Amino acid sequence: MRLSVRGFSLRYGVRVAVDRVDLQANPGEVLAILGANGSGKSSLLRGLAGVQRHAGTVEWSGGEPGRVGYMPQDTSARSQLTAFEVVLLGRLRSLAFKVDVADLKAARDTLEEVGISHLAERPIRELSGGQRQLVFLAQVLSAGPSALLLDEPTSALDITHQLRVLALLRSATHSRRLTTIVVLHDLNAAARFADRIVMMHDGRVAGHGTPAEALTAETLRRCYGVEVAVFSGPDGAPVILPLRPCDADAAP
Ligand SMILES: Nc1ncnc2c1ncn2[C@@H]1O[C@H](COP(=O)(O)OP(=O)(O)OP(=O)(O)O)[C@@H](O)[C@H]1O
Repeated sequence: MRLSVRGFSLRYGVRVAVDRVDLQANPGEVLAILGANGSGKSSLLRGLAGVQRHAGTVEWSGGEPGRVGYMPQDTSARSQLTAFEVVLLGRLRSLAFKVDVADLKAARDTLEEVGISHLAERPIRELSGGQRQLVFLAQVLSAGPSALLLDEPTSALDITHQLRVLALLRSATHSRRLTTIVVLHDLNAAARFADRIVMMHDGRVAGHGTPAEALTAETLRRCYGVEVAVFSGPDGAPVILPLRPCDADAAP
């Protein structure tokens, strides 16, 4: 599904969190949303997912709107459900849900794909933060979405799981022609795994383009207030080395 967003604004009372954002996301493409804390990334994603009221137009074309999978930032869970049951819930399409063999298989396959089959029978409330994050990612994927809206899906993961999950998202996006929008804080991960980047600053789009176009020292200084060095990595993607906050008194 192609996503076209025009004049998107979102406010909490008088506080403007997202201010007249335009963006496009295409099937087969990972779009990373980056920006400093409070720049409006989660608010934008919540609006796109339809869980927060907003102004402006959000158009999904070329697919069923019901096929948009949303994973919020907060994956805390107090339920007694097992990881398998949580993933199976991703298959729920109506209140008259009947579990059939295809649903069970899809849930099992997704647990395997995400590398957490060994957690299947564990109650979700007893899992670690990173394990829970993987379970909720599997829940979203098990639904067979055409589009993914993922809010910091790797924030609690160790480096191995970060690499695995981002590689999985990238390959699934390309091979299944998903439209994937992912909020990330890790600039280097975004540089390697995203096809395009939108940089948010104070609720607005402050830069966009390929990783090399969007992740310039100038844009990062403006958006994060930090001096960085930008190198070219082994696979050609930019590598960002944060040096010091712009307001630091003296360089170390
Ligand atoms: N429920 C809320 N009520 C009032 N203001 C809110 C609410 N949620 C977010 N905000 C404000 O909206 C702005 C954008 O917040 P948002 O959570 O979208 O930022 P973010 O870029 O996702 O930040 P982070 O990187 O810290 O997750 C911030 O100024 C924040 O304080």
